[in-house]
Amino acid sequence: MSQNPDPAAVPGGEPQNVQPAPNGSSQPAPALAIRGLAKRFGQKIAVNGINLDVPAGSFYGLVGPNGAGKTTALSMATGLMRPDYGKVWVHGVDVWEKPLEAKRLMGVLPDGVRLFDRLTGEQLVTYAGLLRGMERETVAERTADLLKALDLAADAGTLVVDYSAGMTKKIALASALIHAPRLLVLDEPFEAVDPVSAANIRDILADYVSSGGTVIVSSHVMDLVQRMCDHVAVVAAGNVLAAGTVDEVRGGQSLEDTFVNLVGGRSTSEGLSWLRTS
Ligand SMILES: Nc1ncnc2c1ncn2[C@@H]1O[C@H](COP(=O)(O)OP(=O)(O)OP(=O)(O)O)[C@@H](O)[C@H]1O
Repeated sequence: MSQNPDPAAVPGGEPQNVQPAPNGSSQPAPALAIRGLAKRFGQKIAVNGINLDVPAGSFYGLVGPNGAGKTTALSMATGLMRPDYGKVWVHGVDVWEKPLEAKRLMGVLPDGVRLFDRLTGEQLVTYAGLLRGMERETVAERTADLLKALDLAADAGTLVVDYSAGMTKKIALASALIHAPRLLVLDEPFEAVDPVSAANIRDILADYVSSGGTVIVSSHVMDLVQRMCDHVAVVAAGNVLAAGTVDEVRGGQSLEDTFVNLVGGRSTSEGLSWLRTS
């Protein structure tokens, strides 16, 4: 899966539309810069040579239909899956050439990755902090703060395997935050999370961005992205269809309408007449 395929064998070949790498100009490096990132699984092109700049200090939404390539792109951008082609920099650090340095700058909430779920919630977050080389005392303080902020203090001693889906999401988020990274990459952070916890998480993320951090969230909830994010990229079939500030991308319409216009694919339920009960 991680091998470079023969370019000639890749439908579409090596990405042609690769933008220049972010240079060492007076502009601050983007929090995340992606150039020509591509991945295929067999004949399926999951990510088709995408370019993207996520400005430092932005709250960036990544939206797209099911199977658009969001998780694959974010996995490659965060060093979890090796790209077939392309480069990624986090605050100017090449993720695949200097993975340790790049990963120090990032907190990642991956989608569907298994946690060490035979640990309690408190042990898991503590483990994440110690793995980052943090002082035990700082880890203990921050773990307590995070468990409280995410409404998990009462379940600190419960094994993660016994957590609900939403609780598991929150404990994984706490593990991503413990080392106070400069860039947070969150794949579907609100999935299965109750509305009060979601509001708490939104507040934590808004505070984090206003203090200079950068957040990238993938989400299917357009309304949430429109309210919460200042930038957005719309991805479909492995391509970036639009990217920029939320106002630029939606151009006076709701983000949902823009999304449907860009992505298309609305289908009628006519073929399901057998489902009607009367
Ligand atoms: N490990 C894999 N092996 C084979 N195909 C894969 C693999 N991972 C992803 N794909 C395929 O790549 C495409 C992109 O998948 P991906 O999970 O990145 O989409 P997504 O935008 O995150 O979707 P969703 O919104 O449903 O989570 C899909 O067609 C998917 O079937």
